Amino acid sequence: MIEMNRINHQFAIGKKGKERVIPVLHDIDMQVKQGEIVAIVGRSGSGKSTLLNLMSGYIRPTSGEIRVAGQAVTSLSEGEWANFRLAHLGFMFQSFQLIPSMTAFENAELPLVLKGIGLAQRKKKVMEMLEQVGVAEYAGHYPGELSGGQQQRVSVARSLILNPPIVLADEPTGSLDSDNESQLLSMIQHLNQDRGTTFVLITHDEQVASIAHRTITLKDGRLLNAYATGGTLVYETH
Ligand SMILES: Nc1ncnc2c1ncn2[C@@H]1O[C@H](COP(=O)(O)OP(=O)(O)OP(=O)(O)O)[C@@H](O)[C@H]1O
Repeated sequence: MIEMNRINHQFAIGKKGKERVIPVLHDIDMQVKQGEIVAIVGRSGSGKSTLLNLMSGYIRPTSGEIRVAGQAVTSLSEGEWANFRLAHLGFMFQSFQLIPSMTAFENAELPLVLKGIGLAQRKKKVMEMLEQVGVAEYAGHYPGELSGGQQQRVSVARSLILNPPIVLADEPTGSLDSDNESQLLSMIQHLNQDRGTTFVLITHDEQVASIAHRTITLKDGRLLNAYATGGTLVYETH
């Protein structure tokens, strides 16, 4: 479903002519299969968000190839990437990333608008989705009028409204209390079992990692793969 081949990534910082190169990812070879829940763990600064941003096309690798759902995405133009994202990817973030000037309904509706879906169908889909995540009664509320857990549910509704086959999540439970965290994790497990949705989750949280079929560890920008095998971890370095 997601394939990364010999990915290297470096950032250039500083003024033009005086740039300094920061190498962040080195020789990443990895695959995520359809229907897997994969957790990416590693210390702060090890390159987890960079890896996820590469999968989502928000940044391009310095070298190497990325395939998502069979498509060599590294060669897509910005416009093609945007369409590809709408068709294949959903996103969850720690900070929810809701638009403050839009109601819960409008935030959840956004991907449908971008996809050009008509008003009647949008209304039906959004209300079904808000119902499913338990915030239908807050459809007319702005993010500032919602609790953290409610905002997260609206954000999840927006992530899932186009029924994406792959969801990329960066610390999705980072701002949630333990009740809301458990509910989100069980929703992820249900989606995975019922619809076969593939999840890649960056996390520092053991409870989140515990729902993953496989955990990938990044250390200083390199993969240190840890496969769960009946409770024992077997490490495989690249
Ligand atoms: N846009 C950028 N420009 C320059 N350096 C960057 C940029 N984004 C990330 N970095 C650097 O790349 C390294 C990896 O960052 P990244 O955010 O991928 O780590 P992370 O493992 O997700 O960390 P955390 O757990 O703290 O979120 C860090 O040293 C960071 O400073």
